[in-house]
Amino acid sequence: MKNEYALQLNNISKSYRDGEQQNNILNNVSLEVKPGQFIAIVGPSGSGKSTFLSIAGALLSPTDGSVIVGGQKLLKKQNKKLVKIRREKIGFIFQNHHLLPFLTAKEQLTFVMDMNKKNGRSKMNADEMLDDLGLSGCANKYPSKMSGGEKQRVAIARAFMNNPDVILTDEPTASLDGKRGRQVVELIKKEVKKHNKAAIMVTHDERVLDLVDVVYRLENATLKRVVNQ
Ligand SMILES: Nc1ncnc2c1ncn2[C@@H]1O[C@H](COP(=O)(O)OP(=O)(O)OP(=O)(O)O)[C@@H](O)[C@H]1O
Repeated sequence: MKNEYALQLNNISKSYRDGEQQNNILNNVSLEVKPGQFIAIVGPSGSGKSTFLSIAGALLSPTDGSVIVGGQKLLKKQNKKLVKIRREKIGFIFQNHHLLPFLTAKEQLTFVMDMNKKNGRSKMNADEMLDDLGLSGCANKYPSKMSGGEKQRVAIARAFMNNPDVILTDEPTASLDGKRGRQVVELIKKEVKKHNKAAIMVTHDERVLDLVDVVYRLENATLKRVVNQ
């Protein structure tokens, strides 16, 4: 039977050692995200949101628990495999766009595709992606000539280029004003729905929570669904 979830985090615990002390940042946290579902995680500073997202994105291993991305279980200490899964199955959108300064908007997208050329997965079309995000006029521009909102939109396009199973985004609105921040989340939502991707957004920005399907709050090392957002 095909897995109905694009992303499953099962009973995840994470602790960091601080001298003699063991700090439990996540305690038995589980989350399942279906294709086309857009989820937000909120919570106080230092509650473990970025840690949780890093575990979901195969950037960090949990102390306990399992992660399944696009039907594939992430196994500890298989670094090469984790890099491959990260590249093929996960699209990241960071707080600061992380664009390469010496590539144009279009090249940022085709570069990602070229790196993954041989993996046999279908790819998005760079021109269509730029058009969809209102960036046709930026195709040949370098990041230094783009506005903050435009750069963030290129970062969104780039995250979808490889046709990943999961989109992960950490504070995508942090460097933008309210209006541009909202536009960016609206665009993430539009692409998530159009391409049927599972997406998790970590945010402090309460003003964009009406755009997601479900809001979770991470506090005291546990994750709880927020009702009546
Ligand atoms: N590599 C590490 N070693 C030790 N402690 C760490 C490490 N990374 C994070 N922490 C601690 O884990 C806790 C959770 O950090 P995390 O960055 O996940 O929180 P957050 O909810 O994303 O915070 P913020 O909203 O401020 O970005 C913090 O107390 C942090 O100091």
